Amino acid sequence: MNIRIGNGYDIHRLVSDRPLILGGVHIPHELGLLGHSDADVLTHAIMDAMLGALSLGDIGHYFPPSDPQWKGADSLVLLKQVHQLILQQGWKIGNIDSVVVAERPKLKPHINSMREKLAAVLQLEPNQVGVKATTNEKLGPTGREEGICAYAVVLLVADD
Ligand SMILES: Nc1ccn([C@@H]2O[C@H](COP(=O)(O)O)[C@@H](O)[C@H]2O)c(=O)n1
Ligand SMILES: C[C@@]1(CO)OP(=O)(O)OP(=O)(O)OC[C@H]1O
Repeated sequence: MNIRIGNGYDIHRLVSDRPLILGGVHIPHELGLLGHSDADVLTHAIMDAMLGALSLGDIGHYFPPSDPQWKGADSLVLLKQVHQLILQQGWKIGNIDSVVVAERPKLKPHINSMREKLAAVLQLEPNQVGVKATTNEKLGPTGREEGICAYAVVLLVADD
């Protein structure tokens, strides 16, 4: 069996008048993430990890922020496309692990919904999709609630 590993990171600014979408789940909060797409940092980090595992570049290469086609894009739709790319190359996902860094809101009540949504798009079992949350102990841009960031690691597997 062949294995490849990739990691991804993304950060978006918190602003008013935007929805907060993480892992495809709309989370009630007075602030949301700013971006050309729906600014779903968690899904973006996971896509970059999937692409990185196969040295296929990053999401900006496939979905340029300058392209009006991706304005307001649902990141789960983009995730499905990145997954197709991985499958076409003969790989499948072994497991994903990720962490969202957010001072607020409390994400714990939403973690399982995120895992289930991501798993459904990626044709995985929820136990193959780890999503964790941490504050940044009020330190730095995430700690000051200027933004939310996410980190992801993806293991890809393929038969010989
Ligand atoms: N936005 C967040 C941040 C954290 N959690 C949960 O709280 C636990 C403690 O967080 P610390 O940053 O103080 O270590 C963490 O392990 C998460 O379970 C959360 O739900 N939402
Ligand atoms: C998916 C894209 C599409 O514009 O989303 P953005 O909201 O621009 O977010 P960013 O993580 O800055 O860059 C990735 C883009 O490709």
